[in-house]
Amino acid sequence: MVSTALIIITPSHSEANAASNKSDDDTHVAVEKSNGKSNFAKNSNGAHVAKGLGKDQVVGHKSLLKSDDLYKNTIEVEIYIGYSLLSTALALPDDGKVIAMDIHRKNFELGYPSMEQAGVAHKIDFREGPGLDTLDALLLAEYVCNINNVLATDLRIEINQVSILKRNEL
Ligand SMILES: C[S@@+](CC[C@H](N)C(=O)[O-])C[C@H]1O[C@@H](n2cnc3c(N)ncnc32)[C@H](O)[C@@H]1O
Repeated sequence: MVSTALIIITPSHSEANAASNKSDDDTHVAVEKSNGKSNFAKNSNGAHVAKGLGKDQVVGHKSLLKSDDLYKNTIEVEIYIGYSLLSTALALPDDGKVIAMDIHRKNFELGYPSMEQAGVAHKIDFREGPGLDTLDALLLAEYVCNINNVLATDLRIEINQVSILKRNEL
């Protein structure tokens, strides 16, 4: 199932912008027309972004993504109300997915209305249960833990995520 891993490192926003080599056009926000109430909009890559944020805030860790296609599938363990889950889901393209794992569904459900309001609920595939068991079921536990053991000692890394590709996407 796993073919490769891409680790998202989040430096300061200015460094992120420099690394991304993106122009203002890349972060242009097109206002979503759905209900007129959403606080979110889509940028030129189809990713949801909060309205009213400056360029640096809009790009966030997505600025390091060289290809949206490489980051369509991600996993996150320990969701709680989903602060970082929402951030990831917003950054993914519209057909992207986050497999979100938490031992307590009720925690995830506390934040779920925010995912719906942000228009990203369709990107989230929630799995209830102990993270390691869920990762094992996906044949990922050893793989993810080995990477995280290395990343946990790197002070430059604020968030690390493992992006996964399905076999049929190789
Ligand atoms: C500190 S919170 C996570 C915060 C979250 N990353 C955020 O950005 O808001 C910890 C969460 O981990 C969950 N948790 C604890 N042990 C777990 C396990 N073994 N597998 C999966 N989830 C677990 C708890 O239910 C709780 O919701």
